[in-house]
Amino acid sequence: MYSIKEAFYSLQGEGAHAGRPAIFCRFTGCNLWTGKEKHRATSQCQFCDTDFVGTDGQNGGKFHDADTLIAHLDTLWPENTQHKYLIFTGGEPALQLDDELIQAAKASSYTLAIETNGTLPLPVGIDWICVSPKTAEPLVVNGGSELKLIFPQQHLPPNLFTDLEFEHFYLQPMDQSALPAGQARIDDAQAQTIRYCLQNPQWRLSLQTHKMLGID
Ligand SMILES: C[S@@+](CC[C@H](N)C(=O)[O-])C[C@H]1O[C@@H](n2cnc3c(N)ncnc32)[C@H](O)[C@@H]1O
Ligand SMILES: Nc1nc2[nH]cc(C(=O)O)c2c(=O)[nH]1
Ligand code: SF4
Ligand SMILES: [Mg+2]
Repeated sequence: MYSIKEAFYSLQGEGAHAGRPAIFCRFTGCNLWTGKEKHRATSQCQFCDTDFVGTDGQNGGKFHDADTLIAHLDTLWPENTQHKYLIFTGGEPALQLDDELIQAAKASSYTLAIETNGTLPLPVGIDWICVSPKTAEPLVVNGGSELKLIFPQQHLPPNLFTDLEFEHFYLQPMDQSALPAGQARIDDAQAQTIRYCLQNPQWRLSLQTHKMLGID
């Protein structure tokens, strides 16, 4: 059984594949936050910009098996076109993504990507692995396609990650616009991120372009 908060067809907004048409499959649930505002301030990840609770989003639901879920997602892809790209996100997709779902997606000709916090092991067969660290504990997924660090994060300086086996290193400014009124904020995350990249050119800037465009 797979629990899906929402699924939609849009452009990847972030990282090296920004601008690429993709189906997003957002799994319910995360191991670093319950998703409830009352737990945010005491959770391991406190700045999340996403609602991943329940199955009530667009095209969300519970799906009994992998073929049923992939058939459902496939209805979102434009008919008679190729370059099929499917991004597993969440919540934390590694809590639910398994070999069966990978195989079913591959059988439907998808190239597969994941957005993960890197704290849980991944099944094999994912074509593009984006890890976005949230804790200073050693990553379980310590290599992949892109490391996309939200910046700045207390206790998580970028140099903790520069020796890991990733092809691309991105810093993405922390969006604090949806945080509850009481929560402490970091001053001008975007300016700090620009400055850090300029001073440390191993790192490139990733912007959440979908938010600027007003698309999903
Ligand atoms: C909602 S998370 C879901 C996937 C996975 N749990 C993770 O954290 O990577 C998707 C992406 O959004 C990023 N993100 C979450 N909250 C953000 C924020 N407030 N500002 C910028 N990026 C954010 C995450 O770091 C991750 O790269
Ligand atoms: N357009 C768009 N790009 C994204 N890249 C990562 C996202 C995510 O929430 O995982 C996301 C998202 O929610 N929308
Ligand atoms: S790990 Fe990802 S999904 Fe979980 S709370 Fe943090 S940003 Fe949100
Ligand atoms: Mg998002």
